[in-house]
Amino acid sequence: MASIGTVQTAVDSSILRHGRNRHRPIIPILAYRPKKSVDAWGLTNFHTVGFSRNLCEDNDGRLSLYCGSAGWRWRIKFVQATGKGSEEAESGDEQDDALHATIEKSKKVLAMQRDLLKQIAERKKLVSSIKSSIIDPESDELPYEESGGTFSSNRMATTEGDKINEDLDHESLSTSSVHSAVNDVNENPASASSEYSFANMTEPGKDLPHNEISFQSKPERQLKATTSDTVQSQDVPSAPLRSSVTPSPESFSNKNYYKWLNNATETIISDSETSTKVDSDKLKDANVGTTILSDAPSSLKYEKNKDAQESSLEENVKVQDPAGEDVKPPPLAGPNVMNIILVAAECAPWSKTGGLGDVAGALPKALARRGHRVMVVAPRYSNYAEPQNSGVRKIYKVDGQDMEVTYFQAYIDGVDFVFMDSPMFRHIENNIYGGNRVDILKRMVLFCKAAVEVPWLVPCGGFCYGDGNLVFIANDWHTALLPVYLKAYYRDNGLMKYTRSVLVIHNIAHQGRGPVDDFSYVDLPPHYLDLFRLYDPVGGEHFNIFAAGLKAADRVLTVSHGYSWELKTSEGGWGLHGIINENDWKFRGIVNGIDTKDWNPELDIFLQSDGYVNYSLDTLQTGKAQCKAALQKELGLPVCADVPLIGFIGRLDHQKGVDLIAEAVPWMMDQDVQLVMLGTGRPDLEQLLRHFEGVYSDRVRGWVGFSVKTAHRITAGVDILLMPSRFEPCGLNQLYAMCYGTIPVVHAVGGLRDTVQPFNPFEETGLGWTFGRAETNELINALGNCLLTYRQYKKSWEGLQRRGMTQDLSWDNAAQNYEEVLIAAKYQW
Ligand SMILES: Nc1ncnc2c1ncn2[C@@H]1O[C@H](COP(=O)(O)OP(=O)(O)O[C@H]2O[C@H](CO)[C@@H](O)[C@H](O)[C@H]2O)[C@@H](O)[C@H]1O
Repeated sequence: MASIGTVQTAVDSSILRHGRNRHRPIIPILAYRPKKSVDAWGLTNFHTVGFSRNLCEDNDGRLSLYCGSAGWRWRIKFVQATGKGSEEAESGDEQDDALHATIEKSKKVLAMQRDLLKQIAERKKLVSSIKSSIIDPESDELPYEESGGTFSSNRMATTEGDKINEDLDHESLSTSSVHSAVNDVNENPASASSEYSFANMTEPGKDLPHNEISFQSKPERQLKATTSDTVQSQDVPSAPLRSSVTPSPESFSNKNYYKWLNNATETIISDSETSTKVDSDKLKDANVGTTILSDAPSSLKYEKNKDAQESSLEENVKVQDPAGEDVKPPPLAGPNVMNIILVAAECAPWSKTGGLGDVAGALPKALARRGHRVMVVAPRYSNYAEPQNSGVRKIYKVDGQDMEVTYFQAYIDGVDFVFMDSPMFRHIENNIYGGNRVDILKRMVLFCKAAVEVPWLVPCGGFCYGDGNLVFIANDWHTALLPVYLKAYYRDNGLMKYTRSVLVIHNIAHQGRGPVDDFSYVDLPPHYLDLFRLYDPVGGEHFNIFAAGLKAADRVLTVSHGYSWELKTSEGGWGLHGIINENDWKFRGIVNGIDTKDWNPELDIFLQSDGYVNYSLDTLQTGKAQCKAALQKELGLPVCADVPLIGFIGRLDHQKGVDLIAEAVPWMMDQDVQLVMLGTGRPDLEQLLRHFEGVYSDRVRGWVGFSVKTAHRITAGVDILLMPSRFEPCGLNQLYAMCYGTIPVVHAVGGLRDTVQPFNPFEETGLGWTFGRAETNELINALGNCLLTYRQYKKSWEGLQRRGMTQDLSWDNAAQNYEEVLIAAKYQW
């Protein structure tokens, strides 16, 4: 006879195997389980459906438990077993008195629930009929509270001090969905009371619990010999981390690109077709159960979680969500549900210097919405409000020194955010890529070494991810060591055999270059040197982290189709085009999406004060005009509705083509326009911004600094956004602009070419203006046409705005494409 424990284990491991462990519907099942003949019931079916938590009898008379919460839906179905074992059980004396009693009881409960469901259905009908007769556009609740942040003066500050990412202080984060169950134990009082404030910096060691617990996970114990080799530090000559090869993307001709695009589309389609052909043996193998760490603290957490979740489950059984039936089931189920860990050096809103932070903050949520179990791992540069100390600590060797890592975590919008705390990451929140080459390299070594072990060490929702169906998504050179460590430390040793890694190229210009001697810092077996060693005519023979990551990763992605094409050219590959071409079979471009909650004129929290207003397609004309006036006022510019207001937001460097705008400024000033530029970066370009503001004080504003709030307000308030980037892997600002009815004028390169279809005045199609070469006269020409349309063809202008605003630019499309790649990687041997 099976024991209660056996049944629990069966249920639990099924849940775990699919990576869904947050809701363990164990107690309610047992409540309906017959006391005596447990064998008469067997778990035969287990898959996701779109229902709320509920226990009921199916049409076929079988007993099912429906359970779940936002994004996670389960049905656990019990049928009477018909096998040999059950026959034996049925023939015994104890045969089923209790079983019948239980079934009777269950039937009564089910009948009650059926009644309840009927009532709910009727009420729903009533509600929807009322709704259809009364449409109140203002009734939508906003998910955020007003930030309350305001500028201290009408003029924009331009001092160095503005470089502090001050707006993050004001950002109100959605904390309602933060799950705190895992923090019941080992919680650090210091971190629990921490504010989301840079003033409240943690001193080294302050967050560490007094009782040192150092977990030794299974793989770690087995690998000790591999990973603990001490490497001597060596003096190395300094070399630039960036390649100095400058591409001339003018040669990325549209004709060649579109020809390539046609072929590539065909390849992608056939690729995804083959990836869905699943070898069932491999599938079985890959589905090995997720390992649960049995270390005391994790199990303790599990017990506590279990209680919490069981009681909430009971509550939920009592209070059914009538809307539950309408919730779409997650599109995936079974073997294709992945455990996904995205690893990035920055993650918005906690840390952000550019687009990578935006992607790391938003893509995981979209993947989670598709039904995957998703984690983000990022460094903890400062005291963040939501993530709490998990109590898990571990020491890693970096350049022969012991470096301790502590993990903080939060569960937000369906994603486990895990932040790695270490003295190496502290006090650099305003300059996260700062320090000399070796400092940065050592930080990334620690980050990647530790990140590979997170699935074994950090229990999220009570359980570690383990390595079943696991795929890492590494981003840019900072985390390109991760695929290499996964291979060298684990897969070469027969461990984490089914774990895959995908490396995403957001910007090939930064590669983690150095002298070949840098190899000593990465702590790898000598034969791995070849992965890193690269020769190019500019840098000569050197050590290149991106090169090694590209070779070691199971799949390589980049952030647009256009950029994926450019990366294969000698102009666009920045010395890595050879490797990318050799690995073309595993390489693909997927255009970024945007976070449609954060970047949405209807919901934008930065448009709720200081004269700004939220607006939609319906209120575009009035709402956007109001935002423009508020921006002009805030900047101290004349408030004129008819004067075109032009904007630029971005890093001030060669890539973004700020110098082209600078060259065009005298021409612009003759056109009766206003210009606002927000950016930080190269000191000479920062100085240029200040200079223009000084010279054209009634028409130009140059904000030197990083301000998320100002970026949102500029996006809403300006009429035109300039992006004359020399190269642009994807570009997010033009996407944000289009959502806000702001018209982009862009150099047709990389992702800009993919996302901004040029305006065609004859057919009234297109989304903005593009120009073919990164040259000032081309920019002027495109901007001239744009201004003409703004002034003389109001209808066409409105058409452009409307087309931009009605696009689906959400991450959901991109997430689906990522999923294809992750699944293809999973079945790749
Ligand atoms: N001074 C400032 N103050 C406030 N916010 C500022 C700011 N400067 C920039 N930002 C914000 O940073 C982000 C920049 O996004 P981009 O896509 O242009 O970035 P970036 O070149 O960093 O990223 C790289 O990665 C991304 C993501 O894949 C690619 O889209 C891109 O082409 C590639 O170069 C935007 O959200 C923008 O608003």
